[in-house]
Order: sequence, then C-alpha cells, then structure tokens
Amino acid sequence: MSATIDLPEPATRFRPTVPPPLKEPLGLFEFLRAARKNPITTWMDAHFKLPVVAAESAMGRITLVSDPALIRYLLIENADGYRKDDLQRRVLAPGLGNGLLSAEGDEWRLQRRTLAPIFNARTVQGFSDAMNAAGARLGRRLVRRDGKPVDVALEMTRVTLDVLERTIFTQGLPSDPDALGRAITRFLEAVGPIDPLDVFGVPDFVPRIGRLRARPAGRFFAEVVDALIARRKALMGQGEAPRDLLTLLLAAQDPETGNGLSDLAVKANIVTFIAAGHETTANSLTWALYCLSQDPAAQARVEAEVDAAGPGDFAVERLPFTRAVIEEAMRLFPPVPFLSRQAIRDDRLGRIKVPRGSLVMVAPWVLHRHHLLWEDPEAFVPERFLPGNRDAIPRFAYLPFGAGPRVCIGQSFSIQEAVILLAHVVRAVRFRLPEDHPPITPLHRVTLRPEHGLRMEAERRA
Ligand code: HEM
Repeated sequence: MSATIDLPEPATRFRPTVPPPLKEPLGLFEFLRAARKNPITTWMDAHFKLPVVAAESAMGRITLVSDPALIRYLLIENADGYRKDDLQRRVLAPGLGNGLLSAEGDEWRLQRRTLAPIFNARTVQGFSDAMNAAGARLGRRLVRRDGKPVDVALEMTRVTLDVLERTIFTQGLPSDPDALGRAITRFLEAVGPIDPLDVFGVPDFVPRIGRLRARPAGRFFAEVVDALIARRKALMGQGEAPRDLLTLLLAAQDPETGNGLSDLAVKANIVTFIAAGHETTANSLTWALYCLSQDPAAQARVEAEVDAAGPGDFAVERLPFTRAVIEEAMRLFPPVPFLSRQAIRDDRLGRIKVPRGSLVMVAPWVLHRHHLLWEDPEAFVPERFLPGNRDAIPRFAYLPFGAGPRVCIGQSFSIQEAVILLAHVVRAVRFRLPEDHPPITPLHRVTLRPEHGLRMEAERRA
C-alpha cells in the first residue's frame, strides 16, 4: 500500500452551502411538493447518521441503505432479488425507450453483453483524441472570454455534447449541431421533474404535462438519429464507416449468439448514451470548477499539475490531482443523487425487513456525506482521492457510478472525459465567482446542477 498523504488543515477547507437535512418528517403534500421541486431537500438528519432507515412515505415503504456491507449485498450478492423500480421506469422509459438504462431481464442481459466491449478500456482510450480536440476547442473559446463573464454550466453542457458528437457520430451530423444539443436539453428539462401521477402509479394513458412538453424535442431528436443510422449503414456497406460509437453499436454482436442489436435497440441506446452521458459529466465539471474557484490551494495545485503536463494533448494517468478534483466534486455533488430498486420477493437488509414490492434506495447524495463513513463530510478535500489515501475509502461508500451488474457502463469514458476537459479549462483560464452571484445551491433535476446556473469571470492563463 502506498503512503498516505496529509489532508489540508480543517480551517482552510471549503465547505459548499447545501440544503440542510430535515429535523422533522414532512407531511404528505409538503413531501410531494419538495420531491417535485428538489428531491434532495427531503432527506432527514437521521439518513445522514444511521446505516439503514426504513419509513412509510407517499410512495409506500422506502428503505434507505447507507451501510457499505448491505449495499454490497443489495447491488451485487442479491442483485437478482431486485429490479429497477416502477417509478424509475415510468420516468425513464417514455424518453429513453428500451435502451440499456431502462431495459430489464433478458433484454437487458442481451444488450449489456453486446455493448460491454464498446466501453472496454482500450476502446475508451481510443476516444481520448476526440476528447482532447473538444477540450482544446473549449479552451480557445474560454481564452477569448478573458475578463468577461462565462456561463460555466452552459459551456460544460456544450463541451460534453461536443465530445458525444465527436465520439458517437464522427460524421453526418445535421447542418446545425447546436439544434440537436438544444433539443436534447429541452427534452431532458421537460421530463426532468418527478410527476406526482407517476409517484402514485396512475396508468400511462393519463397524459403527463412534462411528457407532452417534451414531445416535439423528442420527435426532432428521434428523426435526426433515424437519419444518421440510415446514412451510417450505407457507409458501412461501402466499407467507409468511421470507427465511432455509432459504427461500433451497429456492428456489435452478442458474444453468445453472434446476433446484432435491432435498429430500435441501437436508436434507444444512442438516445440513452446522450441522455445518460452529457449532463452527468457536464455537471461534474461545473461543480469541480465551482469548488476550485473557492479553494485557492487546490486551484494552484491543479494548475501546477496541468502546466507540468506540457503543451498538447492530456493523458489521464499524468493528472492524478485533476482526477481527484473530479472525484471529490462527484462525492459532494453526485450527478445521480439516488439509485432505486424494488424488491422482487421478501428480503432482509440486516435486521430490517424488506417486503416484496417495496422500494429500496442507495443515495450517493446521502452516502457521500454520511457521518459514519467520511471525515469532515461537508468539506471539499480532493486529497482524499489521491493514490495512497484512496485505499482508505470503503468500496461501497463512494458510488457515483453505482455498482454491481447495473454499474454505469460509461464510467471510464466519463472519468477520462472529465479529467481531460478539466485540464483544458485549467490550462486556458482561471475562474472567479462574482460577489453578486445568486447563491450556489444544488438542484436535483434528473442530475444535480447549480439551481441558478454558474456564471463566473474568466481570467486568461494560456
Ligand atoms: C459523470 C458521469 C456519469 C455518472 C455519474 C453516471 C452514473 C450512472 C449511474 C449511477 C448508473 C447506475 C444506475 C442504477 O444502478 O440504477 C449509470 C448507469 C448507466 N450509465 Fe452512466 N453515468 C455517467 C456517465 C455515463 C456516460 C458517459 C454514459 C454513456 C456514454 C453512461 C451510460 C450509462 C448507461 C447505459 C447506464 C445503464 C447501465 C445498465 O443498466 O446496464 N453514463 N450511470
């Protein structure tokens, strides 16, 4: 085991402001209002202090698990005893179709087997040129903003879409790629808030306002993807297709049967990769830049590391502190604030009974700030994730990407992407938060983002 690295003095640490845990449970209507507006405001003090909490709620019995051994049991040892819950499927499936994120049972197994090689270490590494190219373009854009305000959240969303476009569809995008980006963002915003009709299991034929609003954006998005698939198949037929995610998806074969994915599954997975992969990574970067702007020592250290890496492309292995900043930002602001499962049969989590059909949650938002698991949980301390210190973090105490068979398939892709992009930003500019900025507080809307955005002033470094 490598040597441990001293953590910064507690007095110098930055502690971001977040909604405080509740002392008393909310009534039904207050709970529903809070769950729709910002679900992270519904967690109680006890959730951050106890290993397991089971309670009755508007959604029936919910058990929140924050004990690493029990999480391991839930997500791995007894993963077959649970499935994604109805609420999640009702929210995800209308937008994402039957892609990997929302599929279940045999369909999920088949897709996972078929898609796994596309996200293996070697293939992902092959995308680092595209990530560096998108990062360099972002760097040039930021340098031009010297002395001016930058909408950091918007820029990070733009650059992660740029990466997806460069890795999924290396050619053949519609004439206005920003239109695709805007449609995706509108679509995700409209389906974002949890609909009370879904909470109460009202049948799908009853229209949901969010879904109706999302329809035009969804339709535009689907039409573009259809056209791209058709054009790409033609190129593959001529042996002229680029080796990007779209070609890999169309060529993917189930290692057991040799069968490929249906067109519908290819389309659902493209939509899934874009939806699951762009806001999550964009928000990690946004929070990382916010935390750095408030922590001069960490900012100086990341700048020194990036500068020492020299000009040109970045390689993740040479940026351990930059990576630690991303990982710590994802601890404090996990892009997926909770995972939920539904028990297929009666079970037990330690001494707590889990009745069949009830909801069990693991909430990175709670787990990553849990008093039993972290020292000074509210503080931004990237050093926790440096090699040497990292070994002290229990495997199931830090789960930004989930765990077990349904662990994020894009995990290495997004870590590599976030580290490379952050390095390009740090090489180009230093950000300063203006004093009159509205409070920076996290809003849980599918992912976790700053409620009033993040506008900072750029100071050119490059
Ligand atoms: C910071 C970035 C990301 C975070 C924090 C994240 C987080 C997660 C989490 C927590 C899950 C598990 C959900 C559960 O168990 O209920 C998941 C699943 C998934 N993620 Fe990610 N993700 C990120 C980036 C990406 C990217 C870049 C892609 C694709 C290009 C992606 C595609 C998926 C897919 C397809 C699944 C479903 C896997 C399955 O069920 O087999 N994610 N992600």
